[in-house]
Amino acid sequence: MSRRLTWALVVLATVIGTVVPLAPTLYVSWRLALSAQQEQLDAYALRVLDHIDAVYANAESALRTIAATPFPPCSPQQISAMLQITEEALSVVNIGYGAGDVVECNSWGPLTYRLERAQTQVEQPDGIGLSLNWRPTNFGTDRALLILRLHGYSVLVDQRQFFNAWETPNPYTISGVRTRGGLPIYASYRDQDRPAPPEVGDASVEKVSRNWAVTVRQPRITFQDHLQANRAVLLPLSAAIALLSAASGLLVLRQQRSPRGELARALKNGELVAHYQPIIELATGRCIGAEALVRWPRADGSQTPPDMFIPLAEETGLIGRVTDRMLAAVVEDLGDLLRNDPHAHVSINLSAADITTGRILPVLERVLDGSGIQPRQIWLEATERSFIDVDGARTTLLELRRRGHRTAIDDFGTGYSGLNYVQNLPIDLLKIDRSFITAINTEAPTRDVTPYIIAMGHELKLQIIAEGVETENQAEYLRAQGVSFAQGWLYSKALPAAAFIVFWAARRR
Ligand SMILES: Nc1nc2c(ncn2[C@@H]2O[C@H](COP(=O)(O)O[C@H]3[C@@H](O)[C@H](n4cnc5c(=O)[nH]c(N)nc54)O[C@@H]3COP(=O)(O)O)[C@@H](O)[C@H]2O)c(=O)[nH]1
Repeated sequence: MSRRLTWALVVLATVIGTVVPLAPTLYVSWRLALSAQQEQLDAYALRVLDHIDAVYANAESALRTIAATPFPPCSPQQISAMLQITEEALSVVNIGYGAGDVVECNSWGPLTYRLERAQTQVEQPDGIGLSLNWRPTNFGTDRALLILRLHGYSVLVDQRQFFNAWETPNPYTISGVRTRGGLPIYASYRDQDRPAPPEVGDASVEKVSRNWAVTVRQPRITFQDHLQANRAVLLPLSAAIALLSAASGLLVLRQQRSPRGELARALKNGELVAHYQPIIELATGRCIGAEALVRWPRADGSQTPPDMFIPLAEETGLIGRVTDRMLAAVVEDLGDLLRNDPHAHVSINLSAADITTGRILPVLERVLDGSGIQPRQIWLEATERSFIDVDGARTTLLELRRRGHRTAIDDFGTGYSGLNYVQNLPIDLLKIDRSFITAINTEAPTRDVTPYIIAMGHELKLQIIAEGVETENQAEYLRAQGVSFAQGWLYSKALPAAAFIVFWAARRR
């Protein structure tokens, strides 16, 4: 992978790794902020309504008090009581009296000019009549007054009190105060005091009490506002997540580029292929089958030798997947050949884990089931290391034999197996390691071991395969010693499937 591509992947992983966890978190926290805003607005509307009710209750109490006094209307005692109540009741700006259409006196004394009484707009069930937004023509003010009326008495309330913002700075707006019947009141007649109705996108709440309804509003928190408000937390958080994503991206890349990562990827992508080394019957020279040997061709045309990656696969637990891949390759590559010739076979190398755990048994069953290939056509080779756990190995070997597979000890002579050891295992074939074949007819110190190993195989009634046969001389020797089969460069190197099929056709005649 090129450096540029590597870095592009790291950047992509960083962006995705940052955005994916951050975006939903931000969205959820924004939704939470919106519901918190709605709750605060709700609480604020209730406080405003409480305040309005208190202002009104104060005026109502003043009205009922003056209406209940025993003095004759507009008498000096009555006017004095009106003044006293006006001064004591916080909401009340004046109290008047008029039995007919005009006001006869108020808290300041008898009226010397003609003042018409305001029309009652709301008759309440409790007997109190209301006039809203009254603007006295001769008061020289733009204020709007609320008048509460009972038995000729009128209590005047400055409507601004309904809108008093007693908490400053106040982030909310009172966008309407109405009677329960829906008639609006104004803070004053100044334009800027006109209540602003809620706009599209505003958060707003309406609360209703016995006499009044109030609406409060506030521009709804936008996603952008939310980001802006939380940037002190968000920036370091995003940086931390981005760093973490970048680090994990690099880690993943490094793991993928590790030898184990590369092998795992090759297995996943089906890059490992099988080549087939012919196995020859020494007596006739006919090809009786092949050993499947794994090959890992690389993109640059080179091959990674099995000696390099098989030990790695064994150490890292990938060897089972290599075995499975080989088995699948045999069925794909040589399925027709095996179905057409029931005497042909292919040998597969098993790992120690395949044998001792018995893992290979269900795999073989699954792969061969319905394939038309007989179990006796699949030979299984395992090195002496696989038989260290004798009991586990014996159980697996017995089951393989029961199904009809043939089993071989591979690289025989290089391990520690003695005669006793081998004779106690249900094995069919013994495969002599190449080093003992190379020693034939040479001065090598191991040259004397070769006839001993062959004799041992005969003694155990095992068929013998010689591997690494490179010369006619070696073949002649092995034939004379009664060795059944041979494989080696004398006959052929391991071949791709198509080439092996050609070799097979020529060597079966
Ligand atoms: N568990 C698995 N092990 C496997 C698998 N495929 C291979 N292997 C093991 O890897 C080791 C190296 O294998 P390879 O490089 O394929 O070498 C094999 C032959 O090519 C080589 N050979 C065969 N004839 C000759 C010869 O005449 N001269 C010569 N110099 N080399 C020759 O020997 C190897 C065969 O080994 P063996 O299995 O012992 O018969 C090797 O240990 C393989 O076992 C796999 O799929 N699974």
